Amino acid sequence: MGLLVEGKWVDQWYDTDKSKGKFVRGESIFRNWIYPDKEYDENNSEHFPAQSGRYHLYVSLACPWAHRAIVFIKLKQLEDIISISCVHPDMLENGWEFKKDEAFDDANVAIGDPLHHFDFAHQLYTKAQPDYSGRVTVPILWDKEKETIVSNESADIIRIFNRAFNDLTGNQLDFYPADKAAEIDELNERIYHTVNNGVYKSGFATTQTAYEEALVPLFETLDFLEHLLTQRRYLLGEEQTEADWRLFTTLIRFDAVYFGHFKCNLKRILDYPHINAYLKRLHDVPGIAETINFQHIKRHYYFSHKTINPTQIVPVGPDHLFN
Ligand SMILES: N[C@@H](CCC(=O)N[C@@H](CS)C(=O)NCC(=O)O)C(=O)O
Repeated sequence: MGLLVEGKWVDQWYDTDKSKGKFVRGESIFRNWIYPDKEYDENNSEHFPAQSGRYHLYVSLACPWAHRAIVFIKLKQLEDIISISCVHPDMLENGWEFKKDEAFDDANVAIGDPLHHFDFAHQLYTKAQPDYSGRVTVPILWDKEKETIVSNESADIIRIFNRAFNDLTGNQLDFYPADKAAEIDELNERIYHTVNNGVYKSGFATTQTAYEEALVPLFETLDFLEHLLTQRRYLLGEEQTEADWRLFTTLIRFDAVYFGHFKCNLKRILDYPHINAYLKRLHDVPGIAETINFQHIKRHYYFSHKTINPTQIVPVGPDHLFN
């Protein structure tokens, strides 16, 4: 685990000394946007045009943020438009690596960098910006033409996928409809801070207080969602929206990893009947089950975070996971 400092890789764990033991997530810095052809402005250098075959998505199959982008590739039928590859699940002294390893072959997404044959994801960041300083995170949406990173922010990438390529795919499904945008944003905000990032704040806390300050609101939100889902099939009502899929990728990892490894252990998702049924409903959407790789998920967290799990033993259970 490390980061780039002015283009040089430095091996270093998260620094929580200045924040009273709290994990503070950095902001993503590549925040450019892809527009459908008719809206593309070639004079604005931060814009990119929606074109088939032009973009590549680098993911980790372990990572919940990257998983959001993979889900949207499926939901929006972008497989033939955007190519995809993944990193090895182990994230150690070199950060994310493209190391080939048959033991971790996935049926759908190959490990590697087919574009540059780089060994490390940090080489993509320095190719895009030679003096880049900051963490090297996935997902990374790469432009093959300008040889740069369009975006490394999953929240933006899924909104790009939601509409930019509609004319090319014919898929008009809208997971962020204008009339529900305010409600989606409001739910996203709570769920991001207390659940999506809440599990990390709990797991990476280095003081008892910081841990408990993350754990309490996490379970308050899960209790709130359990109640909400007694009346609704999805978070906003009868239709799936972006808010469901942003939550899904955290929920699917919860009992396998966050409950144990991140000490989010007041309850399992299995103990919330309505959330669990909702999770199964999302899991059963065609194409979604094949985006989930519990081997990568469990190995990544338990093997990579040596400060939390020094033996690097990967637990065998639980035995109630969906696939
Ligand atoms: N805000 C980013 C966060 C992405 C992120 O933190 N990804 C993790 C993997 S789960 C990562 O690559 N971490 C590497 C690091 O922090 O050094 C997003 O949503 O895309």
